[in-house]
Amino acid sequence: MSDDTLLSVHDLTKHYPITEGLLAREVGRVRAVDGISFDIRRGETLGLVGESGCGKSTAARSLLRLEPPTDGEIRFDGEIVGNQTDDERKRFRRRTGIIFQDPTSSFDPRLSIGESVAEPLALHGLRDHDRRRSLVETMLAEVGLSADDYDRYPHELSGGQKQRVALARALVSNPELLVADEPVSALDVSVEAEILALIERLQTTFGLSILLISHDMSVVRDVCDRVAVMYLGEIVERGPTEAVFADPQHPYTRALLASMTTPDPTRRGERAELSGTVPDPADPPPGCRFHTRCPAVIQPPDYDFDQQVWRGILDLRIALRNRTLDTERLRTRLVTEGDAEHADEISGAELRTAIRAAHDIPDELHDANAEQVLSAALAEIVAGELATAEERLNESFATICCREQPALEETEAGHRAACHLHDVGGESSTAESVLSGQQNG
Ligand SMILES: Nc1ncnc2c1ncn2[C@@H]1O[C@H](COP(=O)(O)OP(=O)(O)OP(=O)(O)O)[C@@H](O)[C@H]1O
Repeated sequence: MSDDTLLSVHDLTKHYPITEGLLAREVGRVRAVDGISFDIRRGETLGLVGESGCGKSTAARSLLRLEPPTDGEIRFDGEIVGNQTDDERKRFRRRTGIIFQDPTSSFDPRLSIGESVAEPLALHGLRDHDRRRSLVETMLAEVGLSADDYDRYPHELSGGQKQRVALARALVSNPELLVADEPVSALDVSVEAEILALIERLQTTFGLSILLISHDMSVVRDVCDRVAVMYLGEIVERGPTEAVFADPQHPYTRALLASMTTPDPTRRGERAELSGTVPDPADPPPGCRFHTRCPAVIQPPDYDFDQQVWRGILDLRIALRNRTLDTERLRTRLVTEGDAEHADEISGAELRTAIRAAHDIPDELHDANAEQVLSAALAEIVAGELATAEERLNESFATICCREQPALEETEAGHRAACHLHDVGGESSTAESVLSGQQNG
């Protein structure tokens, strides 16, 4: 931690217990945030980016102690946040501010704009009404509103104006850290740029450090000095924004970047880099959490697959593991599509072909040894021996991605990523060729 570090987050963890029965017995845990670490320096903006459900908002609430973390250490200006006295806690609150995605729900509709913005001042003990009013009016001017707006009510304002008021309220007590949780995602595109520019201006005026949370890589690129990419409760890549955008080292970051290549929102993701959704954080996949969706997942060493075919085989393996391979449904579908009248008339060969097709696996693999393993597993699946098939695929087609959790480590590019591609026999050329294959594919 260097001298200019304002906030230091180490191994922050937030699990929500899943309970059952009258005695609220714990039967599981939602691992919303699972051991993340980062620093924010004075005057810098760190972007926390990832798809919906990756744990970004939970991380923000936990580090501000709006809810208690399960584990980890937070230091603000060198002091541990957590075991503070009431006064210290109050001081920490005054030195930090937060704005949320939906400015409408953050206001009490019965309070005027000015009263809302003045609330933190009253809370922090400023009793002089005139002084409060004068500070609020100055703050309203700072965010591009006017003193006359003091007596207006939230329903009279547009979404963009409300976000300006939210900023005024977050900054009125002169904090050093602002957490902006999806500050523009509920706003029209035309207003988005205005609010982002305002945040940047306020950062300079007030010398703020900012944690900007967004699912949108283009927002992060425009505003942040450094970026931390979050996936399923973990940080998978972290570094200066320019470096991460120029040379992303994690397949997830590459996929997020690929989905923003077109400015037309209706065509985003057309390159289908990122299929599926974020898995359930109550039951995260073993090994690398991204392996269930990763386009660059590492192949087993003794076989030679086309990368997309390997992805399909792994999907089949995962479907067996998750018990989601529904052969009965496939049989029924074949009946509706074909000549057979009953599901039991569907031959094993037809079903095997259908399973391959459902996972984009060709009718025959070009690697004869791999084909032998797959054929045997498919025969077992058709015979209803799913556990045996799963074991066969696991043993023959083993990959480190399903087995071991990668650490967030320095890469050749000079910033950190948590991906086994960077430690395959220490050969960074392997990582480079596979990752660039993903980018070009
Ligand atoms: N109070 C809670 N109890 C149980 N699970 C929760 C709670 N709050 C959040 N979660 C779960 O934790 C995971 C992370 O949620 P979180 O809102 O932090 O993600 P996010 O990346 O900010 O996504 P979004 O942008 O959609 O809010 C989700 O699966 C969510 O359902």
